[in-house]
Amino acid sequence: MSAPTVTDLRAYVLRGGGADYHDQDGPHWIDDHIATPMARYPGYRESRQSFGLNVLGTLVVVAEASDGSSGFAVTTGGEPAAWIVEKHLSRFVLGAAVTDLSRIWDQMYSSTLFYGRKGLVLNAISGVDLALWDLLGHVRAEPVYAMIGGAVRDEQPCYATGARPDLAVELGFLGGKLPLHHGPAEGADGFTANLRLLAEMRATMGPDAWLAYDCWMSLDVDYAIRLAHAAAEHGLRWIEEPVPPDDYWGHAAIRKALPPGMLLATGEHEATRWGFRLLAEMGCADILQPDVGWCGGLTELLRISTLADAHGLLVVPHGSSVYSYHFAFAQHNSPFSEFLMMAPAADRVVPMFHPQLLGEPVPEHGRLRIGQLDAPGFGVTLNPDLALARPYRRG
Ligand SMILES: C[C@H](O)[C@H](O)[C@@H](O)[C@@H](O)C(=O)O
Ligand SMILES: [Mg+2]
Repeated sequence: MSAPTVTDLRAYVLRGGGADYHDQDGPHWIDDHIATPMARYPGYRESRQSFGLNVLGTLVVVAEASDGSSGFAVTTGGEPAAWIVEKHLSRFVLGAAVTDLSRIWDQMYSSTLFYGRKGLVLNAISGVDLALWDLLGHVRAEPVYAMIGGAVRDEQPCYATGARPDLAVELGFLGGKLPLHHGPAEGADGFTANLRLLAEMRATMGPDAWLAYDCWMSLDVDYAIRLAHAAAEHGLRWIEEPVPPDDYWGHAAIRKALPPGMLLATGEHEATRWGFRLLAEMGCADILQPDVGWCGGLTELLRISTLADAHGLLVVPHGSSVYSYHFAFAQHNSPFSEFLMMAPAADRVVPMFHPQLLGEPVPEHGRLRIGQLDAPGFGVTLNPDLALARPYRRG
């Protein structure tokens, strides 16, 4: 029986929140003096938007099939990613069978090697790949998790990323991951302030809840090791992305020097099985955190996960809401998920990609249930009230 073919592929852009979760208006914990590699320049220390963290916006990819089905996906990438999808990638998708995910992925990746491999090009490839998985789910009337092998558990516990791990625990989450606020350029005072916040949180959360520090590529090896050792008394479960993603050697050195029981998590800015192979083989991490909207999509995330499993590593995808949840429920080595607290004060649960997706499930009492994913594809629809723009057309 021949599968329907892809008849249309369109790329749109959008501003404000959603998949580009850094693009938030007004005061928001996610943009509040967070340690970054740019913080060595005082003028770019207060806000990540000041150095352009929200410059890209959201990419929306819509795919249609000859049987009338349609699918879509959102990720970060904005206009430059939309250009790549329309002008370059669409040729490998149009006319292909909706089942041809591996060949399409290989053609998208291989044809962009001369300017791609990581970053924006992989965001664009991820967007197309996720839209095609959604399309296939609609053609087959099956949720994505079922198409990739089915759920290995009925409930998925979540931890919360945000400024208030203490409130996250009250809401039922495993615990919380704090953004680090001060990097090496802020000296001893910053170091002390980082530890003070951890101590305050631990005091209100009790001894057992998870507490992690997300360093967002901001540290150097020496600072990271000193921070980890000083944080051990506050029960820091893991230290995340302590140095820039290209510094595989730094990650490995930090991991080797961590206090007993503390883990190193990283990978949200890494892409493809080859990038994750380096992290795995060089001993850079205990927890790999690919973002399915950035690492190459679900097709590539499944390969990354198999590789990680063979190295005894957990794969806990970064953010990305439903695109991550369908994957995590189907993987033994993804036993918990991240939930980004997108309320400005991180004090309540709101859908991670609001306002872009309708029907987006959220954890209840800190847990997702498999029944929340029981709808075709990724189980969400694109909010029809969005101001979508299509800046480029293929051809
Ligand atoms: C500051 C935040 O922790 C990051 O921006 C966060 O969104 C990301 O790094 C994460 O791990 O969720
Ligand atoms: Mg992170």
